[in-house]
Amino acid sequence: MENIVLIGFMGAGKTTIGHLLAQKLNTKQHDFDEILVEKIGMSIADYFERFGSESFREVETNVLQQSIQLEGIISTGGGIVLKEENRLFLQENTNVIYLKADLDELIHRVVLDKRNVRPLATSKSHDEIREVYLPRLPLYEESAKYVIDTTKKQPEEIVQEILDKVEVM
Ligand SMILES: Nc1ncnc2c1ncn2[C@@H]1O[C@H](COP(=O)(O)OP(=O)(O)OP(=O)(O)O)[C@@H](O)[C@H]1O
Ligand SMILES: O=C(O)C1=C[C@@H](O)[C@@H](O)[C@H](O)C1
Ligand SMILES: [Mg+2]
Repeated sequence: MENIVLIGFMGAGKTTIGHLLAQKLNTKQHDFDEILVEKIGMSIADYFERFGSESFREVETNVLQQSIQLEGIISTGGGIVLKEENRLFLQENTNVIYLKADLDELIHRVVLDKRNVRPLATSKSHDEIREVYLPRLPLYEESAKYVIDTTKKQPEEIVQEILDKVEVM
């Protein structure tokens, strides 16, 4: 099976959909944020605070480059498309899926999600989050092979759309 790589903004469902998709396809999910937390030995929020976002992006690029050895479903972090070298890497990967959603819904999902502290979204105003979101839109688009609008869709429906789009066998 070819890998499926999920990209998109915070709250797009990369972790949630990746988990369901891996179950459905009887394969493994690799979540970059989880791999990163293990690698840096602290929470992402703590790392941002102590070492800054630039340093975080370097570790993230490292994880992306090593992911070539992984098999299954890859759930990236929301900022993976910020670096050009990452976008080029993603474009070479055939099954990159951009999970898209309206900003209001993304914010709503992130606000409700108390399990994750996202330094670029938690405790920020809507305007501040919009400033992070808008410049990223073209970057997600250019990095993906397929785009799926997840607004007002249930996770199971999104998984089915992905399976319809991607040749997994
Ligand atoms: N289609 C959906 N409809 C409603 N809620 C959803 C949907 N997809 C995900 N959620 C919820 O939104 C929250 C964020 O989802 P998730 O952690 O999967 O996003 P993510 O894309 O992995 O974000 P991040 O970039 O921060 O890792 C979770 O509480 C999840 O249950
Ligand atoms: O969108 C982002 O820049 C981020 C998203 C999360 O997945 C984490 O990777 C981190 O909180 C940064
Ligand atoms: Mg995630």
